[in-house]
Amino acid sequence: MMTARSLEQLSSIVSRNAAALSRKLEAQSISSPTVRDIHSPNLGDIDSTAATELANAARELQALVQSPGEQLNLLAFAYYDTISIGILLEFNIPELVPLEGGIALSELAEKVGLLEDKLARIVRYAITNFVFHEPEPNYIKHTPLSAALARDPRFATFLRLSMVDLAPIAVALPRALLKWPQTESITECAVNAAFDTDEPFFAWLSRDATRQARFDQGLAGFSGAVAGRSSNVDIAAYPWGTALPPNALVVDVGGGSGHVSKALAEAFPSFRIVVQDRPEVIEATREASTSGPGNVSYEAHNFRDPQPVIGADAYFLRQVIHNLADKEAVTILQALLPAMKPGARVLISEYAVPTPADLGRSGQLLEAKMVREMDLQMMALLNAKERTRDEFAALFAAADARLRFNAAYQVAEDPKVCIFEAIWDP
Ligand SMILES: C[S@@+](CC[C@H](N)C(=O)[O-])C[C@H]1O[C@@H](n2cnc3c(N)ncnc32)[C@H](O)[C@@H]1O
Repeated sequence: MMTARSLEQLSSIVSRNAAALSRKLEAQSISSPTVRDIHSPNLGDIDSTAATELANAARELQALVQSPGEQLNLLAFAYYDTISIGILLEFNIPELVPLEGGIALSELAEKVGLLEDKLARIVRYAITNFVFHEPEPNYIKHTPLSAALARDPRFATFLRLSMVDLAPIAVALPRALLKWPQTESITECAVNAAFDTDEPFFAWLSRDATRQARFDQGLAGFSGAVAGRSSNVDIAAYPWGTALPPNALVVDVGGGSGHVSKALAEAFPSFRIVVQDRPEVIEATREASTSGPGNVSYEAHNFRDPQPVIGADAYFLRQVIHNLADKEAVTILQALLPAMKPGARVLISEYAVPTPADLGRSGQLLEAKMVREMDLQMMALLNAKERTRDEFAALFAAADARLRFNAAYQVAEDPKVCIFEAIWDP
């Protein structure tokens, strides 16, 4: 369990790490940033350990000093944190505010076609979360958070998907649990309760081409530089160049728009990579990608059917297994086995759920929260889950005793992401 720290311990962690960050800023002649400064580097890039420890301690400090009533009231309305940003994105507001200078609320209201009073109230709510600021009455300017929404449209698409398309599903989770308390069925999820549909999430998603496109682009955006988990982490975490031969054949099963495969193909031009996904995703990807590395090809394949690419060096499943309940995950792994040659790898790239022992280490609370958010998302969309390292090992063992769990690979820059490697050892 996480150890609870006293007021004195927490404040000293905050001041110690703040001092360490200040010293590093000074050494690099960077002036100390504020939450309004859109041109300074992230403090996490200056010293990630100090920034992480400080953020975790500050969060615990807030929980310690605020009354339960104050905290629960903030939590009770936290959906407006989500919804306010969703509205900003729905109306392209971050892009309409110039990065340099700013804009009068009246001019912005005219551009977006909303009543100025409503727009001002929505923006002023977002300001309480450091998204925009109002340096003078009725005039708004960017902060680092609002600027990130404007600077990275793919990340903004991911957030828009999450905050507008998927939020109603999250809200229906209590209803779904009351209706189907004991289920693991893929058609008895919050998505089914929210939209009164009998279809599984991915079928429901593809009923609407715009929604499907937003999902595919959003996932690529989630893997971008400022977002949740960078594709670079997948490239850096696994020893692709030494574990696999120079001309390795890699299959990206459920690879979506192929954004990770493209990054892998660029890093290893002698690899051949096949991206597999549902026919509608592959078709949309082929239409959208006019250019891209020549060593990536695309193939429609249902991952429940036997794997058609025989004898690949690695079968890579990124953010695929977390979409599946245990029984289904085992079936999908088993569908790979007839195609595998001895020594071939199954590589599963997912968040690793921290164990209670991990949570005892300081600096884990915010990270655990992110993993747990994704875990509840999987429950709501697909009755699926995020897993611990031991749970992944158990999935490999349940698929086949000859699928030997070999190692788990992580990088310090994003320790919540893990590549779990199993080797086919018949
Ligand atoms: C969460 S996404 C992950 C995409 C990509 N690997 C990534 O990390 O961004 C899961 C992917 O599995 C695909 N998928 C779902 N059901 C599938 C099936 N039966 N056969 C093949 N792919 C499927 C979805 O279309 C989606 O692209």
